[in-house]
Amino acid sequence: MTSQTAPKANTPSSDQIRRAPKVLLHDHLDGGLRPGTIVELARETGYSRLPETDPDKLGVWFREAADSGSLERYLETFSHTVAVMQTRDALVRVAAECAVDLAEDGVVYAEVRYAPEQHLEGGLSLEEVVEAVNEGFREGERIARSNGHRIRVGALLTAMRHAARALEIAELANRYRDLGVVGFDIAGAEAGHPPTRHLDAFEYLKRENNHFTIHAGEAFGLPSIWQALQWCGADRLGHGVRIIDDIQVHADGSVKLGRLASYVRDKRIPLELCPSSNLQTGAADSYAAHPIGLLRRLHFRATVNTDNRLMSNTSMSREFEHLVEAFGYTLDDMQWFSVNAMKSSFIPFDERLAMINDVIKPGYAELKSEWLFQQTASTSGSAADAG
Ligand SMILES: O=c1[nH]cnc2c1ncn2[C@@H]1O[C@H](CO)[C@@H](O)[C@H]1O
Ligand SMILES: [Zn+2]
Repeated sequence: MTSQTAPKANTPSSDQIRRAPKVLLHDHLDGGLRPGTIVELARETGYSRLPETDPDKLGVWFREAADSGSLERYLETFSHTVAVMQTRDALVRVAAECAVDLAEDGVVYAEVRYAPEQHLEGGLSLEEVVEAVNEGFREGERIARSNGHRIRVGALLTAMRHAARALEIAELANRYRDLGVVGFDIAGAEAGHPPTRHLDAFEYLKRENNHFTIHAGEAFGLPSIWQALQWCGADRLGHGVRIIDDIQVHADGSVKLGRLASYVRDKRIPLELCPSSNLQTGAADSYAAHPIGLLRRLHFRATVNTDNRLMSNTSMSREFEHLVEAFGYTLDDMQWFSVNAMKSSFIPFDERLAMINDVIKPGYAELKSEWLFQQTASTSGSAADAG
């Protein structure tokens, strides 16, 4: 009898990538609006400073303006999305559309972040902002379900690192935990705004046994990652891509990890990697050169994320398409990233496990079986005689 090992699942098609159950941990609500929605909300709310009023042109404008090589300039584009997200109705709509769009892209679990302090200009309170966004997510989940897609969305509340409201936002996140908010984050320009400035917020959340991630190691390197982990106690790293600066790859292919990189890998610290966003802000030169290839090979707890779907003209499926093309990833790799992300989410352990065992693994098994049956169909005859 010939010994046959199971064939390795081949390169997934675009359709399989889209249908594969995906988990998203790093996506900004104000970085994912549909261009058409921005145009309509601007008209409704009297915002007249949009650079384009044709949705297609506006979409291109965001991508090109964000394509600057600098995080600071990239962040300037958010003034337009934040400007149209100042009313309850606008927040409900944007959050609902976010959940629907992610679900249609095959995302089964997402943690979506935004900074409540940036949505107060129309007179809403912080609580009203959180409640509007939560309502939108629930509505989006319902619409998705009626369209045959299942998604669960949790909110992360972000504090802006240049401002001084982190403790207040951390308290808000704590008040709304179990009510749709699953954790906390800080974002904004990284250089010159070290996470230790917000130590009071992180210490508070630790005392409350709550969860947080910190944007670190995106525009600034190892000191930022080190502070986020060893001073602030972050559960995850937003980006964290510069951990690569602490990894030496020698000419013979051997690899040496510095103390910080070892710590990140040993402790299974999740890296919320966002390839397209990193290309735009200058943290990597191409998909093929993106550190995610090496980090995955070295078994860091790497995850794949969109960051800002509007500014990067991307989706979870597109991020995976780029990675499949650059690194030859298979459905097994996609499953590995998705399980990693689910394990790293901020919902309770038993719920994470249920998502992995009841949704993610069966979803990939189904896709892999499609591939297997296609193989059998195309080689039928010879296979039947093999035993
Ligand atoms: O990649 C990023 N790095 C740092 N900050 C970011 C990034 N993307 C978005 N924001 C910032 O987070 C705020 C809340 O969602 C956005 O308004 C933007 O200023
Ligand atoms: Zn981000």
